[in-house]
Amino acid sequence: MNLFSSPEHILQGGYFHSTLRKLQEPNTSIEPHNIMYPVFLLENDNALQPVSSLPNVNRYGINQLMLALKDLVAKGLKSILIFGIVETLEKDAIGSSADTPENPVIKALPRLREAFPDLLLACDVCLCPYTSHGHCGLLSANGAIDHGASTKRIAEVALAYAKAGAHIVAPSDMMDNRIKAIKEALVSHKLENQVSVLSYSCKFASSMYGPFRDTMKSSPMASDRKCYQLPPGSAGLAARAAARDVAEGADCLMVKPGLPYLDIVRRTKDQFPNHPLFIYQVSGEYAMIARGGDSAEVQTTLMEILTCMRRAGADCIITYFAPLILSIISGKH
Ligand SMILES: NCc1[nH]cc(CCC(=O)O)c1CC(=O)O
Ligand SMILES: [Zn+2]
Ligand SMILES: [Zn+2]
Repeated sequence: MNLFSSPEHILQGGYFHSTLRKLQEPNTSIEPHNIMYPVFLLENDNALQPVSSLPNVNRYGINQLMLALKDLVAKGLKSILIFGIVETLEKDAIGSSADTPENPVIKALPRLREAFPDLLLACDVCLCPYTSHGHCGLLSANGAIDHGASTKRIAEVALAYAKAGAHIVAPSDMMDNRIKAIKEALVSHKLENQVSVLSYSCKFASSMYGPFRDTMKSSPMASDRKCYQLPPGSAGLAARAAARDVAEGADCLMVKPGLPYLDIVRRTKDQFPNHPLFIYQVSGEYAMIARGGDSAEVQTTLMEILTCMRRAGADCIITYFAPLILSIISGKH
């Protein structure tokens, strides 16, 4: 008996044809609704600044962003994640400029809602772009993070974005119990059925955020974020953080960064199969892949990575590659 010709051991017969192969890859397709595009919004309406550490990524004033989005929405873009950057508004200890009427995100939301009625608008909610000390929360007198005060402040900022027209508020600060505080703020203003909460539930203290912090000018002035972002080796804390955020009412969960954390994606999806799961392909990951330009090899590598993220359990991928992905997949549908 020759093992190599034994019928029950023939595997390749099931996928010799490309259509057969598709059937072997369930729930891994990359369609426009599986992609969310992060955008950097400046105060100056007409500004357009390339980000040197992130090829093909720009920081936009709202007028320039509207032009860029017009093109992308025509190509199928379904959702964006907005990050505000202040240059003339002052940074202070409590991040006051996060929710003043002059904040670029607050000013832009009504215009975006009107110009792109079908585009899903998510806002990153954090204090680090707006605090003088650069931390994601508020500091107490001894310099430690004050979670209670931070959570209260984060909920105020989330509510301001919700009132201005955000469909999704996405707190990335990692302060304890912020999801509950945000949900309560939405309920008390009767916005709970018009605004969804996407928690950066499993966010790790990664060294792959460097280009983003340069872009946002949001690095901490002293110390680091290891006391509130998760230790990269800890699957246990990630599971507890996701469970806590689900209990507090999070509508969607997130794992961040992406590629090195696919085990966390799979565990989180298995733990909460009924919550949409986002994965953030962060700036450092983008920079590593994008170095090859947009050659055919970069494109196939990128699509492979996205497929693997979907296989691991991600429903939506937040990625600076969104424009390239849309042009790759629009040729295929
Ligand atoms: N508020 C924190 C925040 N919001 C988005 C990113 C990273 C995104 C990226 O690297 O692309 C970070 C990480 C950090 O600075 O600690
Ligand atoms: Zn932050
Ligand atoms: Zn953030």
